[in-house]
Amino acid sequence: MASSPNPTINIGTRQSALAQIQARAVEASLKAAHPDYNYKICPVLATGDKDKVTPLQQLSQGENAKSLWTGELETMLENKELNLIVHCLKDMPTQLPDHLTLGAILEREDPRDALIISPRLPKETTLATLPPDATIGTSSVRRAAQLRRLYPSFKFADLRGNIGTRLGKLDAEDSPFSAIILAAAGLKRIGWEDRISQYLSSENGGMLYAVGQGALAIEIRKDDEQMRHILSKIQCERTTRACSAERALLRALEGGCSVPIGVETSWRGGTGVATGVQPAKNYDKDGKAVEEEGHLDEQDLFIKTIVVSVDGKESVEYETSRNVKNVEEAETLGRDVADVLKERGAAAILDKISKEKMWDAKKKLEAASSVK
Ligand SMILES: NCc1[nH]cc(CCC(=O)O)c1CC(=O)O
Repeated sequence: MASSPNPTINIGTRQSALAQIQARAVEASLKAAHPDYNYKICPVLATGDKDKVTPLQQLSQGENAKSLWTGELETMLENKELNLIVHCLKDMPTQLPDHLTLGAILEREDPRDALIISPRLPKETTLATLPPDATIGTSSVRRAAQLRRLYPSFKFADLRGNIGTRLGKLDAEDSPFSAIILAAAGLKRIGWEDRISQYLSSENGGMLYAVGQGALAIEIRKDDEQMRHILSKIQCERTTRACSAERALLRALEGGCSVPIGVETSWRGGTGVATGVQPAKNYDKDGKAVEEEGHLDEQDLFIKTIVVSVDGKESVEYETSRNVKNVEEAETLGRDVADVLKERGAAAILDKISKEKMWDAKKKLEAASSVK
């Protein structure tokens, strides 16, 4: 690639509107950092996007569990048809295929979950003011479990599809949903931030977000030193360390995306909370948020965590902070947090979930063989 005058970097992405917006944002940062290359965005249809009927939890069981959203793209990356893939970090398994790796994690958008209210209810409605028997649309075990814990009377119904589809189902006249939960990051990137009625966080009840939520990640071939070097200019050190801690925690708890674990990470030094991971907590005279400067190595990484049983009846919480100077230290923090959580009861909660999953899989097998 280096020898040709205008080499082209092929950027792989899923086909959804949001995925393509994200790919274009990465292309723009790369263009700014490396104007001498040509860039081409290559949208690819993923298995998970083709099948919109099977409940996610079932789709994500078994052998192909981890390649549902990324399988086709990863094959193309391995075949060198692509130079990199843009992903939502949240969608990436903690174990990647042998020859592939994360080449960069980019600056995090707002990582919080957001409450979107049905147009039949007042826009100012919050979790606390929803009718007690409200039906919430979400296919996320993590979101449902945390909400069941906080609001045991809510009902939950599966809601799949890309952001536009989900909002369409919420807004439909015969919609069963009073509200849905979406990641604020996706809504902001696609320009529908105005639909957000409430941001959910540890500050209003204790809804924590998914590991890696709000951050974009770039997957490359492990041996592609040149791409690693190119990406080093657009990565975000703060986000990389925070998300490395989160992912090490998830890996240690041995979870896929279906484990009800929530996290909240932030950097704190001298005077306040730094951005890049969480919205700034410092404001100037005009009420504008100010980023705290200061050297990253002198700040502490704060991490709040919760593991919840699927029915929301049992939960374990833990928070701590530590000075984290690099990715290795971040991963150690994540693993240490996992140990504490396990000791305090998360192991029992997770055991029960995996036993139930095995039971479900067994029943499905039996049902399938009795049909034949
Ligand atoms: N599971 C789908 C998914 N993967 C990443 C995001 C949001 C954007 C992000 O986290 O960067 C979403 C949608 C959602 O959870 O509302």
